[in-house]
Amino acid sequence: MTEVINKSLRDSKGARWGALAVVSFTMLCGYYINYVISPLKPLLEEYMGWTSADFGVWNSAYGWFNVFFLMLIFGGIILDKMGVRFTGLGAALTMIVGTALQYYAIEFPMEGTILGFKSSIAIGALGFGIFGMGVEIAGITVSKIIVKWFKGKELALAMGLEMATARMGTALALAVPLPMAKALGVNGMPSISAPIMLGLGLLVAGFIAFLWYTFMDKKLEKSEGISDEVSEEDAFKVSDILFIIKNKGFWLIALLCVLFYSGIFPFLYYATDLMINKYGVNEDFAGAIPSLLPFGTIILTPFFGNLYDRKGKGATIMLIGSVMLLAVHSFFAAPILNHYIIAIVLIILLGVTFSLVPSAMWPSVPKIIPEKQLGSAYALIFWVQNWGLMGMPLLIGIVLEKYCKVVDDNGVFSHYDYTLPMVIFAATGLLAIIVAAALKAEDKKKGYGLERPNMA
Ligand SMILES: NCCCC[C@H](NC(=O)[C@@H](N)CCCCN)C(=O)O
Repeated sequence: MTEVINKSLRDSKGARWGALAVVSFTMLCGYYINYVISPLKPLLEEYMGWTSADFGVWNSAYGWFNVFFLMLIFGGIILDKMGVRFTGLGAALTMIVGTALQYYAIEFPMEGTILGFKSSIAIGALGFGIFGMGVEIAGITVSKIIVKWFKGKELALAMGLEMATARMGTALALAVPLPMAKALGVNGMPSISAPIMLGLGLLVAGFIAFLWYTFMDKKLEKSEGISDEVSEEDAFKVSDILFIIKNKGFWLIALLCVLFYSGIFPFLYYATDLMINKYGVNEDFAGAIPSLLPFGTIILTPFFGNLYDRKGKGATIMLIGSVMLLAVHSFFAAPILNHYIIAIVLIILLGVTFSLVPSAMWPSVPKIIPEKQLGSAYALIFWVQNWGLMGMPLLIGIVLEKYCKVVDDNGVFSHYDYTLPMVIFAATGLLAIIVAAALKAEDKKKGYGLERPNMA
């Protein structure tokens, strides 16, 4: 291998933080589309005749291609084989195609059914599934990019900042669509597709940003004397997958990931509806409360990441976050304490939880898996996680539809009782605690260094 004589571009603070900013923006655009229909649930039910189960199907479609067609695993293999530039551009384009389909399904509702689903739901869900494939592959690509620029430096802080930026997209998606759809409506009919059109525009901007990143990436490799993005020695081998799946630490991280994230992301799909149905918040403001969650994480994820970089204690941070997940969802489940102030406090605490675990989990993966297998490792973790991201919204949608409808004295639907769905979310917290404790013990046994700082 060529000896690196010149200073690597990684050593320039401006270059590495600049690269981070560009790829983080692409993720922000993706995360906006991820949640854009969540606050629109009441409008979709009122004006387009959706049921909670339709909403659940649409949101669960996020994981269809990733899980059943193993697209995430292929994505990881492509990433390790073809490199970050090719994979990232492909992923950004896939997000655009999927979102265009979602827009079409909402803007031009269709009659009839496809495979037993209402046609619009089937087409839109297909679009969301294609989008989900793109945003997940973009996620593993960006993780690998961050390791490429920040290994041995401020890795956890950089990952924290990337997640914080992406969460701004989530916050926008929770706060903007409902008022926007109402403001742009005509003759009392809200424009439900307008917030999706906004997302489509954002995704095109995200694609351009990633294109810009590819030039930065080339410059980085040139500065390190690398002419080929993927060297012979680094290219993907099937044995890499076997190496990863034989590692107990890997499985504990993957399990913690699916449990923890199943208690957060799918919850966000229903959070606006929870605010309306349990806390009696006005429809126009209901999205603003859950949007506080990503806002909190914008500051706290980099804060905890920086703490991990400098002081360590990664496994402990994940355990504390899991305990908080159980506590917060248990309070949401309690059929008392229905004042909206309680909801605000709980959402803020959930924001702390949602900063603790991710800030320590993702930078811990390179401590367990070598860099050349990182693309595949992140892809496998995302794959396991996608079972939860797919299954949980569907489960909650079905549970709401079947067991949680409350009717008034005349037998007319009055509201949803969210107790049972929130008990299900609390259960993810309980299981996450068990896995986080096992990970801490495994770290002690194997010496992965999860409790040690990332920076020398
Ligand atoms: N460098 C960290 C990357 C992971 C960030 C993590 N994203 C995921 O877990 C995705 N697989 C799922 C994202 C679903 C919502 N878009 C995160 O905490 O966002």
